Amino acid sequence: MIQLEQVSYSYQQTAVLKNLNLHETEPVISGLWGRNGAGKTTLMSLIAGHNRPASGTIRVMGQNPYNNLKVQDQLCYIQESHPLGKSWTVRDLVRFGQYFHSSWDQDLAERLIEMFELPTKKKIATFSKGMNSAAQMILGLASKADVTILDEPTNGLDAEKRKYFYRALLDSYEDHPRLILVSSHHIEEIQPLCESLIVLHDGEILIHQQMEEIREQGILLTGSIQDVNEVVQHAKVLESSELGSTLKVMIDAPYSAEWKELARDHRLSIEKATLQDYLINITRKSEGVRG
Ligand SMILES: Nc1ncnc2c1ncn2[C@@H]1O[C@H](COP(=O)(O)OP(=O)(O)OP(=O)(O)O)[C@@H](O)[C@H]1O
Repeated sequence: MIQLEQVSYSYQQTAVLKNLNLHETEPVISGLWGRNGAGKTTLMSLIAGHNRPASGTIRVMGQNPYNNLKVQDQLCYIQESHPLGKSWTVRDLVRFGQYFHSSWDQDLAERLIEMFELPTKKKIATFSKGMNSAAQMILGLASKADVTILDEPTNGLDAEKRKYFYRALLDSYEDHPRLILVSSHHIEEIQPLCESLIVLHDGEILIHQQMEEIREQGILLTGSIQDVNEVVQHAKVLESSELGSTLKVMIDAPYSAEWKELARDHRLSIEKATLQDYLINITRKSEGVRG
């Protein structure tokens, strides 16, 4: 569905993506996570054909997406601030979607308009941030494009509307499985939706793994300084903090039966680190990058 080989991209002289390889051959909802400035939007815009890589090749549904209208029917890219016409209403947006996407799902578009309580006659330019995101999401989901790219789709949505969006995304995917690449800083919220996770760091793909595997990574161990140090001597410590005679560490290891047993044998308390804390730690600039 998408295939990137040795893709590099720079703004002026600054390299943002470096020899990046990425293959998705089956329908999947894939999360894209990275710190601010990691290159997520740049990567998405390259896949969507809005920019051309400095080197390397990109294929979307077997074709080069750059300036390629033939690919656009099978591709829907919703940017963080999608450039919609200034005088557009939701009805204009729906007409645009119908015109550009042959698999457009009008019933779904109508259901989403109702679900997000969007006024259909008001100009989208006058919408609040959350309403604007909801309008864009209608385009993203109802297009049913084989390759759907959503950049921070929940920006500005309140907690209840974000839940609606996650439900709508899953329903739409189950109804029509396709590649949905969704970037978000709300990793804890999107992780139940995503089958795989891509982590961008320093212009490279640090992780591209099944979500069920990656969400098991990262353990917090707490106990006496001596006991903790003894247990983690061969492990990769991502973070540590001391309070009096107590030491708490995060290690880069799976939350497994073996670690639970080891912790119990050494009188340590053990808990699973949140995925967000784990990702923050492995993407620290100076340390902690996985080999
Ligand atoms: N038009 C541009 N001109 C120059 N540099 C740019 C431009 N767009 C992005 N960059 C730089 O490229 C890098 C990657 O930016 P990008 O927007 O792709 O990151 P991101 O992961 O989407 O970030 P965020 O999470 O903050 O949205 C950043 O260092 C950014 O400053």
